[in-house]
Amino acid sequence: MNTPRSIIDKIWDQHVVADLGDGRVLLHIDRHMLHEVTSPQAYAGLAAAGRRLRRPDLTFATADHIVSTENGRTDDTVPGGPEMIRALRANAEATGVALFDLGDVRQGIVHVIAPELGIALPGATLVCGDSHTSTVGALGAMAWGIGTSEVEHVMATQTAILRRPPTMRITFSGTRPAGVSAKDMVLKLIATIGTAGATGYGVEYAGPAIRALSMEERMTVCNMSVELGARFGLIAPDEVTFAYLQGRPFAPAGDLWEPAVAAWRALASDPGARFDAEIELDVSSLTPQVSWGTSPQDCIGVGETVPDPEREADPKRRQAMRRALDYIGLEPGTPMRDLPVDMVFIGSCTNSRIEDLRAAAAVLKGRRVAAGLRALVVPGSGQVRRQAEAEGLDRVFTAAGFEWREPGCSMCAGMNADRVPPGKRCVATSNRNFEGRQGPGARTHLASPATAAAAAVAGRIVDVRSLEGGV
Ligand SMILES: CC(C)[C@H](C(=O)O)[C@@H](O)C(=O)O
Ligand code: SF4
Repeated sequence: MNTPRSIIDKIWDQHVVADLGDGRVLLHIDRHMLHEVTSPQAYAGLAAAGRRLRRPDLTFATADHIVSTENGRTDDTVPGGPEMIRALRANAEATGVALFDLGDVRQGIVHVIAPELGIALPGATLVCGDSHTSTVGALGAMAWGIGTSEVEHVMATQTAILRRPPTMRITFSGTRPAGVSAKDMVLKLIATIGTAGATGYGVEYAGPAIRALSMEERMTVCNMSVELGARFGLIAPDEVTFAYLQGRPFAPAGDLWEPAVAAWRALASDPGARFDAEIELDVSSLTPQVSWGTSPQDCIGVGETVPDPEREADPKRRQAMRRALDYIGLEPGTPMRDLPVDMVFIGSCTNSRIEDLRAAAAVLKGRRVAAGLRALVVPGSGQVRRQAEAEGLDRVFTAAGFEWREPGCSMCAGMNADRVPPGKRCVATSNRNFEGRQGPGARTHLASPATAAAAAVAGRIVDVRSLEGGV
């Protein structure tokens, strides 16, 4: 009898091109995504070495990070922005790479469009010069972020050099309570095991609470794998995955569909498959989460109070907590609930898909954003935007006082004109709350779309489940 294998073992074994003999292997890369920030240098390196892009048919590009999200936008954004956008355009054109450019409904955040277009597939290896590439692991792909020199390597060879990562299975057990989202699940996980909790591991998310998630919700979980230090995080494909993929532009079609599904079904970890580490988290009593500090692990239930560094035993952690509280402008013991906020940002590769927008709109329907608060909603792609408009969600947002914007990374990383001013407090649905992440001096509180929408209405952090009139 064959040794039981995990989904990670299976995908790995199917992609090894050569054993480099020093613990590293050459892996075939099935899909390569490019964006405007990390591709220009790689293209320049490729040209300088006199090499050509080996597989334009497996390479796809979009502009997302520095693009303006203004309605009626042009290439003009921040200084340096237009040059990067034009470089991407020229490079894609010269190498025959499909580009989803500004003005194309398929443009959007790279990790949102890869699944949406059916570019990311179960069992595939997918890389991008971007840390949140792990997002598309939700489809059962092995997907990870690479550096610019690796981007050049993949361009030239369609392979990547990798050491086989140890594997970890993270099992979410129990049933998620109503009003608690996938974002709350992953924030709780990071708060529990820490940002180094899965360092270097290839992670499989499993268990009934994962199986119960929609495709979009699975992407939210896998997106934050990198905030656990993981190399990648994936979820075995199932009927939810297949239903999501069927009919997508780049997904297998016609006679290829059934054999593809049969191959994808076989990817699931065999019973008894061995993982190097196992973690279990019960979600039965999970509450909406919100971050209080400057690391994604600094998360607590919305009904809890800011922790006290002086009660922390580890001196390094104590110091980090003190610094975080100083930056974020909070005192130990302060309840998170009722903390006044200046801005709300709904968007990013973590939470800008159609279901995220639906969840936020459900809270906002018939309500208004608090006076003086600025609120942005930025769909992850042109297709998400179009779908939301077809459902009338844009009107719910604008009637509530939200700005309805064009797709891009927007206020997630302060790399374009959308920024949180110094000292201002923002509830954001993104994935990082580092110092200066949303702009110099910006104070970020990570949360789910529903929690962010509730904060916009209340002008303060609230438990969305306690909003007057219900959701
Ligand atoms: C610009 C890019 C390299 C960066 C990343 O890799 O993560 C960005 O997407 C981010 O989220 O900080
Ligand atoms: S939305 Fe944010 S986290 Fe995602 S790719 Fe863009 S900048 Fe990075």
